[in-house]
Amino acid sequence: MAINTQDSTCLPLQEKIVYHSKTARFIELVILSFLLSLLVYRVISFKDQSHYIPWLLALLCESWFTFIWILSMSTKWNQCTTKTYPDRLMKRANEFEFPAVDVFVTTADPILEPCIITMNTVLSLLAVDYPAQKLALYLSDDACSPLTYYSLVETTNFAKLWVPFCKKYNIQVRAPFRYFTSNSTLLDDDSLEFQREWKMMKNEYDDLYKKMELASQRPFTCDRNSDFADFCDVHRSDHPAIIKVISENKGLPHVIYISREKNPKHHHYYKAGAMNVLARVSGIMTNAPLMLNVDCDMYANNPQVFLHAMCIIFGYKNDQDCGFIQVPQAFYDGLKDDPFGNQLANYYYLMNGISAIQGPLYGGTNCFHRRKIIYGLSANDKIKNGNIINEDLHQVFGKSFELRETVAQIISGSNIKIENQKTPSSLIEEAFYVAGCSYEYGTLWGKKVGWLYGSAAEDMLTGINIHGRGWKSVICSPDPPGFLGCAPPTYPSSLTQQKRWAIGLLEILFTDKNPLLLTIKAKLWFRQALAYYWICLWGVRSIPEICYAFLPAYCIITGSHFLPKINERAFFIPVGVFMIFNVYVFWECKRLGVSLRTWWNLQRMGRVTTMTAWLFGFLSVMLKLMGLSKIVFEVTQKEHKSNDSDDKNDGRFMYDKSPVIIPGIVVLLVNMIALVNSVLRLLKVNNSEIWMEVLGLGLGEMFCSVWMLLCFWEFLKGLFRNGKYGIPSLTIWKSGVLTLFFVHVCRKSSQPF
Ligand SMILES: O=c1ccn([C@@H]2O[C@H](COP(=O)(O)OP(=O)(O)O[C@H]3O[C@H](CO)[C@@H](O)[C@H](O)[C@H]3O)[C@@H](O)[C@H]2O)c(=O)[nH]1
Ligand SMILES: [Mn+2]
Repeated sequence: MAINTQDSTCLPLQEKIVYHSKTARFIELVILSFLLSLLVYRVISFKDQSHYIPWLLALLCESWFTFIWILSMSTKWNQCTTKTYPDRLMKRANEFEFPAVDVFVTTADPILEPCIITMNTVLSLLAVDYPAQKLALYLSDDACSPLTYYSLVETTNFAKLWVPFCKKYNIQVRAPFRYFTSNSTLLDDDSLEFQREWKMMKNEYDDLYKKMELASQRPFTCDRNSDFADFCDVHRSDHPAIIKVISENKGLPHVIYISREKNPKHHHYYKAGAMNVLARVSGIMTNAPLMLNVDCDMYANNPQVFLHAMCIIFGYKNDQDCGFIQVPQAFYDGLKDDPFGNQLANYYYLMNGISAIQGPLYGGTNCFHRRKIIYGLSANDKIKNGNIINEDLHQVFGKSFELRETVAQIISGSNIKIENQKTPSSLIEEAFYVAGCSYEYGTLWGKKVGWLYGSAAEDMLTGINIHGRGWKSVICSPDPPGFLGCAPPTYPSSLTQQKRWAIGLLEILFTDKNPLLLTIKAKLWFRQALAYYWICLWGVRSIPEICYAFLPAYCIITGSHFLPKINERAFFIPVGVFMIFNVYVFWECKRLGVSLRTWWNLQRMGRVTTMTAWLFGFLSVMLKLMGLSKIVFEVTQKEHKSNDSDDKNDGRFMYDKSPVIIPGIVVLLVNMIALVNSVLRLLKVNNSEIWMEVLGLGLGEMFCSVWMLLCFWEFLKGLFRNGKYGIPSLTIWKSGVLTLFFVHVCRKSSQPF
């Protein structure tokens, strides 16, 4: 895919900018030296302790924190961004030289993922600035919902008006629900023609919206003579494949609906399974060399995002340098100050850091993949058409002859021209075949090719495998952001998401795609492996964190210590780590332009999430490894806010019956009991000198308990609230029992034997 863009006289299409902040590096090193001195201090003062247990535990936890800190430092050491220049591309390249792109949208549940959101994503993608004949949009519906199919048909009809309108007036936001917001009005200096068309589009969109609303409210009635006959008597987890070409060659990209075959006897591998069906069906129908995949809520926010990606595709001489192009995840209408800490702002520097190593991690959405890489090619594979033996492909890609033909074209790089291809609808028979649930048996789908199975974070697993095969990846962050999605709108949905991530990431360490293995045996870069460890260890981090959260309470109750006393010189070490670390994180937030409140929420939710969702993630993986339970992919809820709803309770914590928050409540209660304990003890002392002494000795521990109290403040409020904003009483009871048990154990262990 090289057009004449490498000419040295030309300005580049893309620039990779690697930089670093001296201040950040300096502070990180200071924190590291504090952490190391803390460890040294622990070791040398070990023998002076009267209570070994807390000291040893603290040493272990802090060693772990230091290890994680080193991983994070290594990851952030250099920062990288990519600047792209679509204007230069447009001047130099002819539209017909652009590669074709197959666009995949996945949806799995019309309730958790309201159709109107998915359809806006579809509309934004159909309307991007890219030659329509080079695009095909595939919507995978794992719910097999007639509502989704109906919505897609209606949406495609609406797109015939919407897309020309967007292109004619160069509309910037092409997802109508974001374009027609309550504060978008016409301006006086808009031309009359525009005003007329704008009003017409708004009416048409309102109609579309109402149609979907109505359809979602009435039950589906089966009419065997209609277009919906395929949806009669189907169950979402047991039905034949349904594939419908909704539009082809109509000046729009092709629009194709797919609901892959499901059968309770066959594992369907959730999203990864859906992606593999998409890869195969699109391979048969359009076989574009590039594929973009987005979650159903990630609409294209920047109409030029494809052109930005093409700047990178054309801008690199070697495909090896851009195996895939990841556009960062960003969110629209996020709750103010990110109360649940799920808008990912805090990963900015990590992500840009990884981008400066082997390239950004594949995040599951907003990613342009090369089909040949998804088909398993390594960075240095050179394959000519003649070398490909159809029999070998059989073992890898399965029985479909047509599919193997298209695969051969892709891996030999001979399919750039798609002009003389057949229409998608003429290939539908074969598409049904490859969308069947037994197609993958005896093939390497999910093992070596396609999206890999074995982790609830199929994205990370697939991405690390690509890096392991020697490809680099590139970050593409256009302004305005390329895609915007919906961050989990409520606390329970955020917990679900965090738990699944912790599970999926940890699962990777128990596969043959473990970062260390891939560095030794394959071509994963060492520092990239460290970055993967930083993220894959999320679940494991819950264990030291929760131990550390119990330590202050344990010490106060048992009258022991895990921190240096205030009159010791070493006292300044933990104080130093604590202060500098928090100032550092705050400074990072400042540089990103987020509020003080957001900083607090992120830091607090960091503790809360680790000790709740990630802990459960960790336990789930342990149970799975012991063969005691299975992992399911729980879809996170997406919310469509209508323009006039302005819920004042947004951002308040809601609770459901899930036990995930129990460890958090226990941490809270235990630390509260400890604080009450120490206050009572102080009250009993009436000599002020001894008072100061007692206070001084346990000050560090008391401060830690107060800090935990502040971090879990929302739970404290939840204990006293009713309804959906209150923690269910059963959860409270269970936590109470565990708390008493803990306090009892503390008391026992402090009594002399
Ligand atoms: O059986 C399934 C389950 C999910 N999905 C789709 O997968 C996407 C992601 O699901 P979502 O619940 O939104 O997960 P998030 O936690 O928001 O997603 C992040 O994390 C996932 C891995 O855990 C990645 O797959 C996603 O791309 C990434 O955005 C959605 O489009 C779903 O419709 C399916 O198609 N089939
Ligand atoms: Mn999502």
